[in-house]
Amino acid sequence: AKSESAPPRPRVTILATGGTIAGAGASAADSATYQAAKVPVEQLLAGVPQLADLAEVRGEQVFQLASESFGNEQLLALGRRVADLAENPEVDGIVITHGTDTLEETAYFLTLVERTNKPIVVVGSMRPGTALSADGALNLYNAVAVAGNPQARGKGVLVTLNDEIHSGRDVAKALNIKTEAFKSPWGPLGMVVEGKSYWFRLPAKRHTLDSEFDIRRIDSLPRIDIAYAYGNLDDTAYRAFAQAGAKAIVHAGTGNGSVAAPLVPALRVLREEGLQIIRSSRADQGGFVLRNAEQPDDRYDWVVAHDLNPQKARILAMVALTRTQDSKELQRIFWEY
Ligand SMILES: NC(=O)CC[C@H](N)C(=O)O
Repeated sequence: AKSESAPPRPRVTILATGGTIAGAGASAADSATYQAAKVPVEQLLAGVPQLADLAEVRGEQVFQLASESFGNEQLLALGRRVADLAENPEVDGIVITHGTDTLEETAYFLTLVERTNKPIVVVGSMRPGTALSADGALNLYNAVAVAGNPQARGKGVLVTLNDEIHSGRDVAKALNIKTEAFKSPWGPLGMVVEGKSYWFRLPAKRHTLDSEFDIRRIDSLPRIDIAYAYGNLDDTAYRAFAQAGAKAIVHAGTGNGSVAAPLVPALRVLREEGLQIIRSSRADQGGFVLRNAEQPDDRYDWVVAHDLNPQKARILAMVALTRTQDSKELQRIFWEY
């Protein structure tokens, strides 16, 4: 018998929500044609026995969904479950398996509302587990490695795919089909290779323990819609969203979040009626919208999303509007998170 016992393994809980990482195709050649959200969490974990070398893992099936079907109820339910686990002294880290389509929205939501410095890692895959060169098993292995690593504490919600560690705030699905689908405009935070993490950057924006938001204080999220800008645009979608009860509209604007001249009067009226107007950019991977550039935001009382893409701007605005209706406060929040 060994005289020394092995060091205790970190305890990592895996919350499974569906996606391609839980997908199954008819044949191994089906890398893009398959059904997402099929494989239960126990089977996912059993498929990667090497997880036991990294951590004491346990799995929980939270949903079984393709992530494009996530609604605000799912965000709130998942957020509350993560908070329960974060408060549990027997949990050292949390991994969330997730479809990749809206993974960036969930990761940003959690980074805003989870008041913990325990590692929270969101992970997905681009190919189902049944495919040749499936990427899910290694992505999951890397996610558990990061979630069990004390160095991952206090860095906000993280995302691991393709051997990279990204900030959940920055990362977005920039490509489909390809396994290098996730990009951060300001670069990844690090790499995870063979279960070892290598860090190069830290997030500069407020998150988790340093956030003023708390999932425990959020009962519901307001309706916020995104209107996509293009040539020949009119105000139909904006008015319809307002009619449907939107509290804010994120304008996914061209370039610097520019607004077509014929649309400006309609957006000014909507603002006067109480909706927040948030200018973002449809330029993915580097949209950067500044106040009073392109449009006089001070005069119109509009808000700019700065570097957040439209879908992340929607998440931040939903969370912010649970605390304030003041456009100046909303703008402050957009600078700080
Ligand atoms: N690669 C994926 O995970 C995409 C599958 C599915 N559309 C989802 O987001 O859940």
